[in-house]
Amino acid sequence: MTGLTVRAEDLGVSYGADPALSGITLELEPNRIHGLLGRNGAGKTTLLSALASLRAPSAGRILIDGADPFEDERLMEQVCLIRESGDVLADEKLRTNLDWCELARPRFDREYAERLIEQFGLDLRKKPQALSRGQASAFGAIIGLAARAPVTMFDEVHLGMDAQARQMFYDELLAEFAERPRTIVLSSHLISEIEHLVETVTILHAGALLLSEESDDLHAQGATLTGPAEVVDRFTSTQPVIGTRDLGPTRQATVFGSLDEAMLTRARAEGLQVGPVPLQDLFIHLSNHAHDTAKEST
Ligand SMILES: Nc1ncnc2c1ncn2[C@@H]1O[C@H](COP(=O)(O)OP(=O)(O)OP(=O)(O)O)[C@@H](O)[C@H]1O
Repeated sequence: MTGLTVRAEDLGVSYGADPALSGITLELEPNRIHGLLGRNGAGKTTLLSALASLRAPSAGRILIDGADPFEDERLMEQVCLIRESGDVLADEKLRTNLDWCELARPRFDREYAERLIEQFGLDLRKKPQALSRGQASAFGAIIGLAARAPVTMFDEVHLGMDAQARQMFYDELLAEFAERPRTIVLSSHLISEIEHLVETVTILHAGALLLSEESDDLHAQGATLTGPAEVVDRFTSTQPVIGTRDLGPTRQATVFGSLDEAMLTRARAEGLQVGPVPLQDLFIHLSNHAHDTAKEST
């Protein structure tokens, strides 16, 4: 199985007269795990719904594997979007939901779904409406994994799941992806948890595309420096620091912008540890910057 390329060209989506997305042009390459980030209301769910053909564009177009899914029904079944609300039959038992998935989703692996249901401690005899919030999310995640759609998108699928359940989901996602690569999009506010999973990062801000880049390129846009607080402060006094964390007398500062090799060598010589930039710090910095820029221009 292989994933499909997902492309948006100058995409706009409106709710009535209110635009929720505009001018979105981006390409998500096949067989990769893509992260989709954005503040509340940035347009993530709207974008994913449009990519899954659940909401029609008001401008521009979407191409899945080079074709417009709104004109090619065959493509719709290649795309699976799992939303927080869960696209399940709420008043039918999980077992019946699996029957329905087998009919509706051409690559659905029931055996695999049942194994995951056991692993997550769910009861096949229960109905989704009788599950706790975290259990319902886990059931949605299981459907998304077992659907094995060439384009699989998870929108905040972790909501309500406890730490162990989230870890199980991440581990299973990686194992599945390694065995059956496909195009995966993960939208989440738990940035530090998905950081190591995603190969590209797309950030939406106020309905527009802020960036869509390789994770490695983003990480290269800065560094963390860790050591005694006074040494870190002295070293970073002339640098753009976008985040700090303290643990007792130890401070970690995240510096944005290019720290050249000579600076990094000097930092190490002063006893500082040099590490990669946390995606969360970059996200907060870039979103705040976009917010300030938009405010200045009004
Ligand atoms: N059904 C709807 N009717 C009208 N406006 C909507 C509807 N759904 C979303 N919107 C608006 O569209 C914009 C984008 O919402 P969307 O749900 O896509 O954001 P999001 O990035 O997924 O947010 P969150 O992280 O809070 O889930 C928001 O301004 C929101 O108010």
